[in-house]
Amino acid sequence: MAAVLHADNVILQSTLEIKHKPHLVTLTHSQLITEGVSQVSTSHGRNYEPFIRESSDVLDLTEVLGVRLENNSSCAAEGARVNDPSKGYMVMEMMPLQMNIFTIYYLTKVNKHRWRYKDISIICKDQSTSQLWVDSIRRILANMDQERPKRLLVFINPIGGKKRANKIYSEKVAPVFDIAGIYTEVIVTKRQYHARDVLLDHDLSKFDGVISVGGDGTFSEILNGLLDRSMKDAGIAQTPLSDPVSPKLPVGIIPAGSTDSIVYTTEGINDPVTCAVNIVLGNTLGLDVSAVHQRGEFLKYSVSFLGYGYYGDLVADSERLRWMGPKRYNWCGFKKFLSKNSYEGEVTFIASTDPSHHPRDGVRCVKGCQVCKKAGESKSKPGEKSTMLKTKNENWQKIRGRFICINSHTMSCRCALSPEGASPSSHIGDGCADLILISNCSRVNYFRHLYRSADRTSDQFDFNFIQVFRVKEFKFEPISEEDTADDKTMTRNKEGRSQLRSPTIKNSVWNCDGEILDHPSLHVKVHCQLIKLFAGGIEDSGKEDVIQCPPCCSRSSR
Ligand SMILES: Nc1ncnc2c1ncn2[C@@H]1O[C@H](COP(=O)(O)OP(=O)(O)OP(=O)(O)O)[C@@H](O)[C@H]1O
Repeated sequence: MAAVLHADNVILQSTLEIKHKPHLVTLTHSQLITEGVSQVSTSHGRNYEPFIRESSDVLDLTEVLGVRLENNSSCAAEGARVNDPSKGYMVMEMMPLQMNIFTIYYLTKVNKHRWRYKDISIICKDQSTSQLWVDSIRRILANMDQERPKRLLVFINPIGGKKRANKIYSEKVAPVFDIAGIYTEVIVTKRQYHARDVLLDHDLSKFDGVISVGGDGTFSEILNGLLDRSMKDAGIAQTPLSDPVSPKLPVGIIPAGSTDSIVYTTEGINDPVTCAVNIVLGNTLGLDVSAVHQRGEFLKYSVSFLGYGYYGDLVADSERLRWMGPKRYNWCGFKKFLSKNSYEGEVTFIASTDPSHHPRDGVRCVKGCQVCKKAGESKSKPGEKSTMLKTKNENWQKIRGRFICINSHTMSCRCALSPEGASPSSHIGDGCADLILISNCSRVNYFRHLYRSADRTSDQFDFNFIQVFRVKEFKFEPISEEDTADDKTMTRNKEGRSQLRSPTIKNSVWNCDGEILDHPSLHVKVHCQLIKLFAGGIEDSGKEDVIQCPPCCSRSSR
């Protein structure tokens, strides 16, 4: 092994074999450099000195997933097969293994959003050399600026989406965690709220993150469990006046659901390997969370979407057709489009304090988003005055009407059917939600709006029956007394959560991240970057056209 004395940052340098050729391999704190060298015959026999350097490759260690010392048994066959030309036939003979191999797994991007990994095997002259290389690389990976998780608690929902979560985890994700040397405790859920119940009492101190293998509903359950746990640990009751406590552990998602909207929105693709890679690298994003209350009582946290009217009716209908799999959403969406119900109500809200951004400004939330960065920096620190005190003096705006739907997007909610998202300019960490009010209109007009949601180039909100607002907090009250008076009929299931309930002619239900909330009155408050999500963010898709904001938007006049 040759020690290089001239370069201070060189940790290790050896002449090793890669693809049957000698290479000078150098390890620094940030890179692995391999240079092809030629063998030279000297008076002392064959030697690698002086080097005649050939091509060189540089591997950034931030792109290394892991390194593994290969099992000696995998080399045994090569070590035992000896070709003896003098005998004219092959002799098999047990030889002491001279070679030792270690493999480096590194990342490669196959397209804009999708990560894959490749490997390179390196042969050392003895075991102690290969062990030294593996230990040195592992030590650097463990001390990277961006901390990588070492122990993960994994929940698998076996019934979500196409019921392939177990297979997806074992075939695509577990090998990635294995390469990275991550310890995992895997729990396959047996029922709804199983994951939440585990999170409320489990010893979480030994983990660096919690992973959800399932769809948006499973993630939402885990998120609620973690937030309930952090409130419990802090001894704080969940009321509209209390600020939730951020969980210590980041959460990751491996997509195995029907919609996988949160993954599409934070990764740009619903690819399990890409998600696993971002978990291993410890890439995180701050995610806004909406706290949902009904009449002063805390209900749950929402991270992506709340919808009343069309989307409430749709999810209520689709729950009964779960056997259809993901197709149930298309079928129920079509049915609800034909029935085109509309509901009367009053929406009050506090608009965002940042006048430079609004739901139709065309600014997309991509990797390194400046809007989210600014919001994260100005987020109130623990111990500062509750933001609720501030909002008391803030301006509540009111809109009454008959609506086909009222949607609140804490993130853009991308999915396969809507590649730019249901609210394309919504941000994942700006402390606001985009409130979309769609007034009663003709079926043709509503179809035009829905059709544009699937089109990347057009503005789905550019209609005179749609109003959009960026809000920090909002409330909804139905005008009909039909549901508001019947508090006694408001049932809870045995887990203390809302019970499935159908929409009525006068009032709809809320769709909260794909689950039904049973009462139309609602109070929603957005909490800026309350949780950390393992995700890489969406690569910038280039310059987007800025769409002019119409007069309906509160931000337009500023
Ligand atoms: N073992 C289980 N049996 C029944 N329900 C479960 C089980 N494990 C989790 N759940 C619940 O199943 C619900 C749906 O799961 P999930 O969201 O993963 O799938 P999906 O609805 O098909 O996908 P998406 O939400 O992306 O559309 C969640 O609310 C979750 O709490």
